[in-house]
Amino acid sequence: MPRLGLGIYAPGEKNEVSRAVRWALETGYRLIDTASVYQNEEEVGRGMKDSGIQRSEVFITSKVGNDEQGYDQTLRAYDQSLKRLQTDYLDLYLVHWPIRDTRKETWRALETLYNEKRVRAIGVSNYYQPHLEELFAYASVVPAVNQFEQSPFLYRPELLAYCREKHIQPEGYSPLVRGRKESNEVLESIATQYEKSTYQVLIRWGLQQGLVTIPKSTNQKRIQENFDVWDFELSEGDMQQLNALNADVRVADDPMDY
Ligand SMILES: NC(=O)C1=CN([C@@H]2O[C@H](COP(=O)(O)OP(=O)(O)OC[C@H]3O[C@@H](n4cnc5c(N)ncnc54)[C@H](OP(=O)(O)O)[C@@H]3O)[C@@H](O)[C@H]2O)C=CC1
Ligand SMILES: O=C1CO[C@H](CO)[C@@H](O)[C@@H]1O
Repeated sequence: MPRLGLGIYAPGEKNEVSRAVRWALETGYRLIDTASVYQNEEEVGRGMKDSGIQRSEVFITSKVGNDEQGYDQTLRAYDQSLKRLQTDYLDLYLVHWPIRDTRKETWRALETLYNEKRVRAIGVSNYYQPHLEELFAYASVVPAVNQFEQSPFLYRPELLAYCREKHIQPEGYSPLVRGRKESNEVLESIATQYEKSTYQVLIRWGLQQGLVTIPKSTNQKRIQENFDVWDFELSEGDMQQLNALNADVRVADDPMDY
């Protein structure tokens, strides 16, 4: 699985997403993160076609929406996502949120898709330890990935360690805190030191935490900037300074409310 991808939750104007996906693929991104609830799978599919890059070169993730959960509903939702994306398989299909009444049957449907080799990998999103422990009591397939919100401002070392122990790849969403922390002093001083932007430092922090990281942008320059993070490495001391910024700042819901 690529370590850095394009997140594409972008409730914007027409063609914004297809253009961004094409720019990202031209820049070198090979992972696109979408979801049925983002209502942009058709544009993602179109952006991929427009790029001319072969389907087999790209890692596509989508997610079962909360309203699509349940065994039969999930199987149907998967087919609908494939159709919108103009593809016959996904690289990764995730349970978007752990909805209490339906998460077990939803997981069973993902296992069916996986066992029938209709999807390359299955995983979860917004699962904290209690959700994962519950899942382990009934799952026959270990989730390949757990996607949850991660940034220095919402640092979850115990969950990262738990995922590693269970051989689940952690994937961090909203790595840029949606731009809400760009003028943090510590972040700015580290960025100046490496002659990088605060956004590039946040992406690098995620990569160095061992996360798959999926910053969102629909702007060509920023898509390129967010991918230009392979020529520097944050020191151990700088990583620790960033870890210390943790203040439970979230942009999405708290999974413990589910
Ligand atoms: N599983 C889940 O429940 C969730 C999954 N996600 C996934 O994670 C992805 C990323 O998270 P998201 O919440 O979108 O937010 P991000 O933390 O990635 O921030 C995106 C925002 O930052 C701006 N931005 C991006 N790059 C730069 C830059 N270099 N300089 C300045 N501003 C920049 C973007 O604007 P612009 O586009 O104009 O550049 C946008 O407003 C989502 O798109 C989605 O795929 C997100 C939330 C929940
Ligand atoms: O994927 C998502 C995009 O962001 C939303 C919040 O703004 C989340 O609720 C959702 O899970």
